[in-house]
Amino acid sequence: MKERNASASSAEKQAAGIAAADLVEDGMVIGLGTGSTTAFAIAEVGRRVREEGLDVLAVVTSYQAEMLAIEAGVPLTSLAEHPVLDLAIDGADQVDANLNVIKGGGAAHTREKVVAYSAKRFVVVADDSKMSEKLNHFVPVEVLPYARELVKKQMIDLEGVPLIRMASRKDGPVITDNGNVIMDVEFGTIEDPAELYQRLSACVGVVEHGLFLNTDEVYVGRKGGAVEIIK
Ligand SMILES: O=C(CO)[C@H](O)[C@H](O)COP(=O)(O)O
Repeated sequence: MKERNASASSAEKQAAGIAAADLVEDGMVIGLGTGSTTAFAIAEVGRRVREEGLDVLAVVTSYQAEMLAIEAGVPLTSLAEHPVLDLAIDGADQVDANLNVIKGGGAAHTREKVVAYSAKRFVVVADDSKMSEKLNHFVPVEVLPYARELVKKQMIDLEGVPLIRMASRKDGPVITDNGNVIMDVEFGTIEDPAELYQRLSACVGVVEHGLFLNTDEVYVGRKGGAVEIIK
């Protein structure tokens, strides 16, 4: 199973995050994702609010995003008040050649998916280590704890290899912002992301999985600081 990529250059992530933050316009209501790449976008939106008087409201996808947005001075709102977002910016664990995306490395993909699918435009920010011809990263699956054995069986029936994600600075499993556990499921190379998407969505006890098929653009931070926009 692939580990979370901690070695990717933060300069590439920063370049992608800052470029995507430039898409935010006065009067927009935006979604702010989770992770180290999106953190740069949140910081840049905050800088624009403070220094340029940018008029924006944001919906966050996690406690992490909330803390960063408050620290950066980005005014917050909720999906209950603003159910349609102009733009959502979020990171990715892997992106394939057709812009299918796997998310959930930060265990936040359930709220991230709600926000992404509430947005008119969903922009992914990533360093170039995330780009792959085909998806072959494990798929994070948020699971109702009560249903974990049933979900494990359904994952094996789908020819996946499920592993409950364990916490590193707490004994026991990672508990999500929604009070659930995460199963990281290895499927090898995913030849048909749309089919797997439907099959995972149909599993009883699955709260949400990390396949996202609605990405409009990817801002890729390349070595040397250039940002490539892939549509
Ligand atoms: O899906 C996510 C959190 O659930 C993140 O966006 C994804 O893991 C990418 O993180 P990073 O930008 O730190 O590499």
